[in-house]
Amino acid sequence: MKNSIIFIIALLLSACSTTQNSLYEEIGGKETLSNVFGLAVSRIYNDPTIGHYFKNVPKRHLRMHLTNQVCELIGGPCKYDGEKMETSHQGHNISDKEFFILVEYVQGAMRDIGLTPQQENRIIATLAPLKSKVVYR
Ligand code: HEM
Repeated sequence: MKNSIIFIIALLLSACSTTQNSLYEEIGGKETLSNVFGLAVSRIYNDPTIGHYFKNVPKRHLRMHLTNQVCELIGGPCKYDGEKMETSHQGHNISDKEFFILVEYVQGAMRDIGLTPQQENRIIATLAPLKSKVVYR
C-alpha cells in the first residue's frame, strides 16, 4: 500500500514537470516576441551609432528573423531559417560596444512590453553566446 502511494505521488510529480511551461509560453508566445522585436528594431534603426548598419535591411525582415530565432532559443515551436549568424555579420566589422547597444535595446523593449527582469535575463542569456559570431573587431 505504502509503495503504491509513493508510486502514485512520483507519477503525479513527473506529470507536473512534463507540463511545465517553456519560457516561450510563459511570456505569451510569438505575439509577445514580435511586439518586443517590433519595438527594439524601430529603436535600433534610429540609433545614431548603430542605425547606419541597417540602412539596406527591411525592418520587417529583421523583426521576423529575430522573432523566430529567439522563439526557437527559448523553447518555442519556431524554426529559424535565416542566414547563419557568422554569414550575416562577418563583413560588417561590428564592435563590442555596438553589440551591447543593440542588446540594450532588446532589453529595454522587453521591459516596456512588460516582461519581468527574470524573463529578460533568461532571454539575454540565450543571446550572449552569439556575441562571438557578431563581433569582429
Ligand atoms: C545578439 C545579437 C544579434 C542577433 C541575435 C542578431 C540577429 C540577426 C538576424 C537574425 C539577422 C537576419 C539574418 C538574415 O538576413 O537571414 C541579422 C542581420 C543583420 N544584423 Fe544582426 N544580430 C545581432 C547583433 C547585431 C549587431 C550588434 C549589429 C550591428 C550593430 C547587427 C547588424 C546586422 C545587420 C547589418 C544585418 C543584415 C545583414 C545583411 O542582410 O547583410 N546585428 N542579425
